[in-house]
Amino acid sequence: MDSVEKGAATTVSNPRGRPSRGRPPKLQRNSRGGPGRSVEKPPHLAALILARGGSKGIPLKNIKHLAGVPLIGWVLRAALDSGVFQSVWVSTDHDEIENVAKQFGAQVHRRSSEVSKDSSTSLDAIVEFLSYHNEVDIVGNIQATSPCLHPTDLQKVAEMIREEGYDSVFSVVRRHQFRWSEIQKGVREVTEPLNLNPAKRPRRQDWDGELYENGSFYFAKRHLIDMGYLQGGKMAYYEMRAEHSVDIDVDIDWPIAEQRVLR
Ligand SMILES: CC(=O)N[C@H]1[C@H]([C@H](O)[C@H](O)CO)O[C@](O)(C(=O)O)C[C@@H]1O
Repeated sequence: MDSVEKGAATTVSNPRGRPSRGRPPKLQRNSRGGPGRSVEKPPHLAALILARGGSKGIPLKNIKHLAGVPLIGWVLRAALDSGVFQSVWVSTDHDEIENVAKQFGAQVHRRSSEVSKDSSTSLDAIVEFLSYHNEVDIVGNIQATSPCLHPTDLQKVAEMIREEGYDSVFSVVRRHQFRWSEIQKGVREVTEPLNLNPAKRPRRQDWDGELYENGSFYFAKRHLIDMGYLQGGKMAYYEMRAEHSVDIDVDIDWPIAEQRVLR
């Protein structure tokens, strides 16, 4: 059940339409050529994995071996195997991560210390990357912490952006979890159900559940990123299977991720 669902939103104007200088991707479909017709270059879609050296929690997490492969290697393989990217990049401030990225066939953007702080956001690092790479029209920010990503997921997302006209697409997972309001420490407060009626608790099969970002990827066109958004414009989500939605955050996630990638 590899379901893909999309939610459309408002369209953002002013796409840039800048010329692209990249190599054509292996799997891209060319625009229709023919006598008297000029063949337009497809927009340049770049995969970008952000992997700074000073990751919190697990030291040098991005190149720690997961089932025998450095963590960034799993998503780099998926990105390269998908064949939909004109370029595949790792943005890093660390020599060892740079070496591993190159061994896996990625290009490396040496990011500045300005966007490599604990307080730096993904958007900061993506904006910096784009400022050095005028040729890139669309960024697919793939997070190394979700190593179960499949090339087919990336192919479907590339199609949504290139052929269905979405400005941004991000990955989600469906969960059936009942949520309750938090009671602050020291505050006498009664909790409230946030997404259920306790008098009529739905069974899983009678409830569609809710969509959560699973942190696997965020694709966005340059004009959106220029405006400070990774999600916006004509926007859609891409639903991933629960078993592929691993998000390594803390140490205890590591063995779970290891089992999942080997399945
Ligand atoms: C694109 C983006 O914002 N990525 C951010 C992710 C996602 O918010 C999370 O993976 C969603 O599940 O969270 C972090 O890893 C985190 O909080 O440590 C920071 C990172 O910059």
